[in-house]
Amino acid sequence: MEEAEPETLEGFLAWAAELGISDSLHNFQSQKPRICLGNSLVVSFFPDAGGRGLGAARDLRKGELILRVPKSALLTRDSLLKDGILSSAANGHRCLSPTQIMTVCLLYEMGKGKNSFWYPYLKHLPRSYEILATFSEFEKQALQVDDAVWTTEKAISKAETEWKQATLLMQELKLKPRLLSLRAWIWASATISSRTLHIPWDEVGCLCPVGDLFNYAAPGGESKDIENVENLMHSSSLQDDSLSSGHSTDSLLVERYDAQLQRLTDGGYDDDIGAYCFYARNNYKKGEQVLLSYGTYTNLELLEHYGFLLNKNPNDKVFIPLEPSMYSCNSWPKESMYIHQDGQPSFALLSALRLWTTPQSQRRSIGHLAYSVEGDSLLLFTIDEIQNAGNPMELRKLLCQLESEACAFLEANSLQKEENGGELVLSRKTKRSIERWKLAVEWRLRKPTPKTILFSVGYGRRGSFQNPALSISSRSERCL
Ligand SMILES: C[S@@+](CC[C@H](N)C(=O)[O-])C[C@H]1O[C@@H](n2cnc3c(N)ncnc32)[C@H](O)[C@@H]1O
Repeated sequence: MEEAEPETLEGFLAWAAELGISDSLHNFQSQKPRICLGNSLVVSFFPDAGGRGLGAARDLRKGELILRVPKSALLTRDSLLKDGILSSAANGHRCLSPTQIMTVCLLYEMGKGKNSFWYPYLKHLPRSYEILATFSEFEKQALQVDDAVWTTEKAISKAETEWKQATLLMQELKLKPRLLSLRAWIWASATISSRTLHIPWDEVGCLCPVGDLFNYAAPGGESKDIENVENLMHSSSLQDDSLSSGHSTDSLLVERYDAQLQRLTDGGYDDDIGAYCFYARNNYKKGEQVLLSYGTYTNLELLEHYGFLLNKNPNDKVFIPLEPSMYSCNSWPKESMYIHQDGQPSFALLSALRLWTTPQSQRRSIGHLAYSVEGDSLLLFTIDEIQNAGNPMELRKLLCQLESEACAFLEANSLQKEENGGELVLSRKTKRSIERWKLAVEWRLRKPTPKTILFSVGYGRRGSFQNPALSISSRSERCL
């Protein structure tokens, strides 16, 4: 039988099968399958939720093991540093962080082209990302909110600083000019930021062929999961005779409970199996997209690290600037004062506001954040139309309709020159910029509005009291 080219999806999946990556339930198969998927999962395209992703090849049950990726198939710092030239060069640059070293390793491996062992995997990585570090000045300003603009500035300057620090090492490794560029650096760090999975032995994580094709769904149904486990415990103790006799009952139940809880997490590296294991977090019907929770993120964090956001993100929150005296006169940490996705203030914010603001100063301190939702919706609608514009005339008409923000966009992309006359055709670069501008407008449109705070403060709404400590997200919890 002819071998599929590594450039094709089939070639990639065949290469993955050779490495022992499998979605089959059976550990031992008489023959290695031709491709690694087809039993539980298939690669499909989901235009509204992440593009390329993994769909259910059959009905899947919650908690079922659906994919195994052996340790030897994981791209880690260790595996890449097996290259002697790379490791001895890296040894001379111990001041670089583990993530910087991994970024250099990835670029070095890319430089090997077809000679890289990982070529079939590298070939199928996205060519570009839309994370905050790739935002232009205009796209950054389109976020409008100080906190978001500042986060973007920080992401951009971090990328630049880290790139400069690593340049000497990359020069020593004689990377080709295109791999030495800041653009290549941002591509490699975005690959690491958006695709690495947590492993216990390296803080940078690992790149996981096939396992990194799962798109994201926010965590949120955990309490239900716990409920399910409790139901399972309850029903087991009633039905399973082996559990109802003698002193071992409790420990057996606890073991079962732990195992079931473990499975309800999406996946993780399993030392006993020596593989990264992925489990279905829900029941899925054949054809449905199978999703993974990478961790708890606000929309701004998703944009920063993954380059996308969710229409409905139960973990979204927004930080608003408060009077400095408000921070100093109460003991709440700054990060506990925010607005939830549903528009409700956190407990800390509500308390601080109740204590330290009068109605007048409330309006002064947060009024400027009340953006026109209607205006932004219209802008978003027009950006969509611009993206779908069939011809230059239509495009010109649409652009002319837009107001000051669009003028700034035209200026930032040097499009205003075309205003009188010449063909108006959007370059690939401009199209990407429009995509990011849209993300920025979507972000500010979907963030919780501060109007609810005024309402809550004014009327002392019940039900706003929530435990802020529980909802502060932590980067260290990140899975993907
Ligand atoms: C680990 S990869 C998932 C596979 C990816 N779609 C691919 O084709 O390689 C993570 C990236 O997928 C995209 N993504 C994942 N979940 C998404 C979602 N719910 N909505 C939009 N994009 C998503 C983002 O670009 C993100 O950086």
